[in-house]
Amino acid sequence: MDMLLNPLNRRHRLRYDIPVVPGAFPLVGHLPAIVGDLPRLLRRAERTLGSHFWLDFGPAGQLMTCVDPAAFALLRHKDVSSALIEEIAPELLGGTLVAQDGGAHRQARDAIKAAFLPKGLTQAGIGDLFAPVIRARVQAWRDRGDVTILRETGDLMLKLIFSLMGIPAQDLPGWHRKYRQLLQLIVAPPIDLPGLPLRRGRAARDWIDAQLRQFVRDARAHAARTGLINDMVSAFDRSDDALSDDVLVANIRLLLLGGHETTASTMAWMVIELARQPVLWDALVEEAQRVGAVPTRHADLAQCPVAEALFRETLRLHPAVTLLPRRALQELQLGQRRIPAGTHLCIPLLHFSTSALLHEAPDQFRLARWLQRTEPIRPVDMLQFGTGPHVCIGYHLVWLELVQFCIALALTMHKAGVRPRLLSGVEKGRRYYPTAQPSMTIRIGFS
Ligand code: HEM
Repeated sequence: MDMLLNPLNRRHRLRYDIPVVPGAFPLVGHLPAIVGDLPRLLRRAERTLGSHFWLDFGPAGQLMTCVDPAAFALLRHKDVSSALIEEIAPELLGGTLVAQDGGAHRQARDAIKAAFLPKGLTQAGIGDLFAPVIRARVQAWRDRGDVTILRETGDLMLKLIFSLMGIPAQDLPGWHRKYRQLLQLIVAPPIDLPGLPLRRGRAARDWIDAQLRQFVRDARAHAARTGLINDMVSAFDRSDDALSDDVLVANIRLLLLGGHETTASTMAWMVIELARQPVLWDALVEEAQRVGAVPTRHADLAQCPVAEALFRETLRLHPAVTLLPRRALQELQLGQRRIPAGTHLCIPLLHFSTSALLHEAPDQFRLARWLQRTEPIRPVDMLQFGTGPHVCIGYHLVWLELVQFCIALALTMHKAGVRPRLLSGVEKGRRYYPTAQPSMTIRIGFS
């Protein structure tokens, strides 16, 4: 099937001497092709126009996209700003650290990051908190015999992330509803009328923020609440220039958002790959039987190299965050070109993650790339999490929860004498933007 591009827009144009990809539609630009077929769009643009080209993101405007791996280094460049993220998604990401630069970013990040490092996660007992939740969920899958995988991993991740925040189990259904309404802000048209997504999404955000504000007050009053919020509140209160509760609340909301769909998508892809490649499943079962139980501490993860390789290779082939937007604050050299100050940039993580310049046989799923390597993991090996000052805060948490999940799945299913099997096609219905995910309809059987 051909890509969703506008057949009436075939003219080749230049903007600041850089080609504009033909085929944009009025209002939505290239978004239909970006959402449905990003890898092919990027490859075609590179083949026909070279390494630098403009893509039109509809309401977010045109972003100069560079598929030269040199663009990855922009994420560390002092003259490149993240503020464009707030302009693209003001309702959801406004006032959060992912859209800030320099001192403001550092201050907010420093107050949060310790809780997400292996030591912080171990001290807060996060692995022990997650293991029973994950085990119960995969046991339910075994009993049901087949599942719609992305819906299931989405639900499981929401449960994990809420338990991380210390949200009591009886409050989960209410949170669930509000969280789904909050997500409508991603696609809401800018019309603020009763009953429309913008109004509903804002109301949900206000409800969530009010609850989080109460959590913060409880944590200060040393109420009996577990989870990472306590650690973050005390780190915030210890920071030199005390940060306002509004900043803390916006960033806790960012953690809910950042840790949910990304990990749910990766978890679903893992199950899909295990179902369609029996040798992967066999290798995982062998490892799970050897370790015998779901690991709960970071120190135990070294015992699970197959599960770790599965996590890394799944993310390499199916990165959940495909593109990162930035703005050039000064004129920059990028590959062979000068980029004017003020240019809006798009850094295509997806393209690098599957690039032949960085990986041998990039389209093949190979655990051996990770199992046989002798050198430590470099920034480019985990580029799916970004790099530089904004590199993902959740990296160690994702690693822990995905290894826990793999081992729990293998132990549970193997004990019941069943294995995952793909019950539907994989290629149709994939999405690549704003985050990437497999089709909502893919079913996995356990038999
Ligand atoms: C497979 C799962 C995940 C992927 C692929 C992923 C990917 C990313 C990427 C690419 C960035 C960089 C954004 C940028 O440079 O603009 C990022 C930032 C971030 N991630 Fe993740 N993420 C994942 C899971 C998580 C989890 C579980 C959490 C927390 C619970 C989290 C919290 C954050 C936060 C707070 C930032 C902003 C950091 C900053 O701006 O300093 N992420 N993530």
